Amino acid sequence: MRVIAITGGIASGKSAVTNQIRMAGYPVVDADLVSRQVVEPGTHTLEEIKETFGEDIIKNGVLDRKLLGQKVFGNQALLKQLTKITAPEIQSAIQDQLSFYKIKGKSLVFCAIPLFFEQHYEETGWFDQVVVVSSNERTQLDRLMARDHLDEWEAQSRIKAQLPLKTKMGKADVVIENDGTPEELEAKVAHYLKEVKEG
Ligand SMILES: CC(C)(COP(=O)(O)OP(=O)(O)OC[C@H]1O[C@@H](n2cnc3c(N)ncnc32)[C@H](O)[C@@H]1O)[C@@H](O)C(=O)NCCC(=O)NCCS
Ligand SMILES: Nc1ncnc2c1ncn2[C@@H]1O[C@H](COP(=O)(O)OP(=O)(O)OP(=O)(O)O)[C@@H](O)[C@H]1O
Repeated sequence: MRVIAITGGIASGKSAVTNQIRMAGYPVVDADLVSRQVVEPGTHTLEEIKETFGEDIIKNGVLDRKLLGQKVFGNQALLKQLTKITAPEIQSAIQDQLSFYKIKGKSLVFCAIPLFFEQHYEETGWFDQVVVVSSNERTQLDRLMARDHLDEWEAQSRIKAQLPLKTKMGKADVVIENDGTPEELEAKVAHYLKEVKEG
């Protein structure tokens, strides 16, 4: 089974790319989705977050993601504490999903992991290729502010919580630039998928 990682900066367009890949019929493991599942009510991860960040972080038994985001983005030490709790759970759930697809006999699986390089997934040996979805800094900032209703400072603090996109691009096997229209992105992804299918 070939496994291809899709990563990039926050709001660089990974979801746009993985939605199209899913529509083309390929399985996609999604680390952002997994990161929500590992903190569902009743999990020990949620308990650990409560112990670390206080009772207020849970509203009606559910993690207040907006509040936690406001606390950790812009505060390196708190972000590190959160990641220490969540990252091992996320990694192990991703491994389980990849094993599931392998048992099912899938020949090609994609895996969207925003923090691929930050969490050193390249060292796992699970991936045959790493694709980085990129956009220029201004576009990334504008799209992030618009999508998540953030002011410029909040958006910058989220961007700065990750490795610079340029560094990620330097480590990629394939870069898909997403500075143009959605239609242009769609055409690039279709072209990329054709190559992957043939190769
Ligand atoms: C802080 C939280 C609660 C904010 O939730 P929210 O719903 O607002 O954002 P969401 O989870 O959709 O993430 C949006 C984007 O933020 C970026 N991001 C998320 N976590 C982190 C992190 N620890 N460090 C840097 N960037 C991050 C990613 O690019 C991600 O795609 C949430 O992001 C979280 O629990 N993060 C820790 C888990 C994690 O490491 N997730 C990344 C999976 S690789
Ligand atoms: N080519 C494009 N033209 C215009 N808007 C776009 C384009 N690509 C993505 N967007 C928009 O930019 C925002 C960010 O895109 P998307 O959600 O795909 O990024 P992401 O990399 O998955 O983000 P995250 O890291 O937060 O999960 C979304 O609102 C999306 O609709």
